[in-house]
Amino acid sequence: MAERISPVLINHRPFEPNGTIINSHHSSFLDQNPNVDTIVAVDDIEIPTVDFSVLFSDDLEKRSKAIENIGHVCEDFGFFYLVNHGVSEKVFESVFKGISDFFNPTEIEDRKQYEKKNPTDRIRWGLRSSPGENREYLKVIAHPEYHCPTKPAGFSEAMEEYFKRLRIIVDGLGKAFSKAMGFEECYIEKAFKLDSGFDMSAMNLYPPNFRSKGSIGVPNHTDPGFFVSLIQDVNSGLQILSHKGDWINVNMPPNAIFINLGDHLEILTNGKYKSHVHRVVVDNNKVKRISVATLHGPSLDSFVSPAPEFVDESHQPIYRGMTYKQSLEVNGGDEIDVQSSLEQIRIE
Ligand SMILES: O=C(O)CCC(=O)C(=O)O
Ligand SMILES: [Fe+2]
Repeated sequence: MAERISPVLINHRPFEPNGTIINSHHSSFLDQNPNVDTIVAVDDIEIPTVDFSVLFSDDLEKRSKAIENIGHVCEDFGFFYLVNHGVSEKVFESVFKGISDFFNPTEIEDRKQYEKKNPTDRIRWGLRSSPGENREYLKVIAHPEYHCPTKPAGFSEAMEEYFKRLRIIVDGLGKAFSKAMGFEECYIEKAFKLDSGFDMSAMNLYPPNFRSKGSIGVPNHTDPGFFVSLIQDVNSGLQILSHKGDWINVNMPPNAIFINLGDHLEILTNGKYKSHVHRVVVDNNKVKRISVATLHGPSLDSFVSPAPEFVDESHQPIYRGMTYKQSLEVNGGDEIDVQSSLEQIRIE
């Protein structure tokens, strides 16, 4: 196979923010869990890195190489680390501080006001401590209208700033992916009505404030939408299943954003750009980790089906069409507690 060398693909060794190489074969799990195959992941498969700024470089040759490469990355991997994305270190710091303050262990009673009340909730809090899931989370709708708890001080402002920056990335990746597919740059923007794209953000704390029950933070799943952007304060526990069936540890470079393509890009492209299964394992309560997973969706009223450009005699549609809102509800989920319905939408 020809080797692709490009300005947007930078290989790197996995490392923690302090720069040390880590081995996350979860030896403590190995000691304590006889069923090791279910949680062990590898570090030696490189996750590609994409430089956002090169996608919009004034140097046309560099730009078109970068576009071509992001197309390969989407097809061959379906996930990547995004760097030079324009979100400053200061924004990252305020986000993690705000979330850490929100999850103050002594104020759990206060957060219960955000427990599920009805399907149209725009803010929802939950605490899961069971063999199948161990995390505390706060979910908010971030776009087209922004919602967030007003306390603690500074939290809502920090998140609003971060989500504003993410919209620039949604717009930019929409354009870059469209061009990589060989279409006009507003192809995805139009297909998903991205101006009113529906963004739901899950802020997660692992393990929850009392001890976790077992090693599953979040069980295997894919996420609905165009793509998910994810940031974390420490490398520990997020794993993604590759095309080839390997579980890979997501060990991000500092201040990178992990991008994972969503179910609705898979539906639109009739399976060409795939959404990938991922999960979180918790290492026996040893590491406290905060993550922010933002699901960038089409607008709720967008009707998403395999586009004619991806369907022909030998590529019959493999998914049924429906609105984004309908697809979020297929599995009994609602607009804020979104669940993948890819398996139900798939045509047998
Ligand atoms: O916390 C993480 O790393 C991932 C969370 C996740 O996959 C989700 O909220 O959909
Ligand atoms: Fe997820």
